[in-house]
Amino acid sequence: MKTKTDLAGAATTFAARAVNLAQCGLVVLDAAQEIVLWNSWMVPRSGYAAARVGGRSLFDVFPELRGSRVESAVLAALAEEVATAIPQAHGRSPFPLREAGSFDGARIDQAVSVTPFSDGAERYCLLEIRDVTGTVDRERRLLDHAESLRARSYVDGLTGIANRRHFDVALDRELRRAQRNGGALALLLMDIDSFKAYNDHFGHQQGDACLVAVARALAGMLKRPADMAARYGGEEFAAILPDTTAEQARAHANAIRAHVASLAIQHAPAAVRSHVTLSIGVAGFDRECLLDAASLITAADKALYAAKRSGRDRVVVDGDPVGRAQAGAASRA
Ligand SMILES: Nc1nc2c(ncn2[C@@H]2O[C@H](COP(=O)(O)OP(=O)(O)OP(=O)(O)O)[C@@H](O)[C@H]2O)c(=O)[nH]1
Repeated sequence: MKTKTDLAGAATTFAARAVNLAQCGLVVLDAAQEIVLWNSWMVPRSGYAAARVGGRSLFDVFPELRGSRVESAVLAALAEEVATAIPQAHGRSPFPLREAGSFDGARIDQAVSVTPFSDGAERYCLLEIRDVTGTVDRERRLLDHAESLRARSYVDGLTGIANRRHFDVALDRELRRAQRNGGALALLLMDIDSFKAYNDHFGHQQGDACLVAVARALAGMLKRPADMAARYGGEEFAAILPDTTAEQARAHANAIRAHVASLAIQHAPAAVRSHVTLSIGVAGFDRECLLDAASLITAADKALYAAKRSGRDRVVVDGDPVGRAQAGAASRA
């Protein structure tokens, strides 16, 4: 076994000078897990000079390593001559090492490898400890960036509510859930009435502001966590209402229609009303015929078209006779 004197003496050799220039921590343990080499890189990061740790067990110097992956790797190297690489996991770094000169700073992120070797009859293992803080930071930033891109790809850039892609995913998911549980599900398609006239009169920019106001009003009307408001296209919006029958959705759609009307956003002179209004088509999931997303959307779209054709500013539920839709609208007008 090497002694403290050996450690100091080794530093004068050519090889030891190279070891002390290495840009990573190099520690050699003998068969008794005692430290026989501790290079210069380790000193400022651990706060221990080579002379203080030479001849001591690594696990007495760093008791927290007991029971860790490093201890298992050291045992495997010394007992079975097995080499182990311990990459930086997302958890805590094994060695209490900090930036050189910073005693209370954050631990540096570490990748550790443990390699067995022999010198005559003596068995040793070499621990290499690399500072991978830069790589880990870069990886974290990339992950954050990817996450924010992913989140943005589901949000409509103008209104901030869910976009069409998000709507498609959510409708699929909710339909499958309704099919599985035998539950209800309603879809609302909403279109701002005479929006071309609004744009022509007030300009595209104010048109955008109107879309934002309507989107906010719509989102504010959906109270259940599983409800979803989405911008379906240009001036068209959609709402997915899980656990809601078509009749319940009719009442909800009328409340949305009334709420948007109550915003009293001035409309263009050429529009049906003096304020901005919505036409809404409603369809409910039905395991007989409206069992997939495409047929549910088509049914809601047909109902929306019927609402437009019968005068706008109204709600039509799939299957309504148009006369009933008109009567409903007349009673609200
Ligand atoms: N400002 C603005 N306008 C949009 C946007 N997307 C679509 N539009 C406009 O919305 C208008 C839709 O017009 P139409 O499809 O003719 O329908 P409409 O005038 O609303 O008439 P009805 O739907 O029949 O009541 C078009 O003028 C589009 O340019 C947008 O992002 N911003």
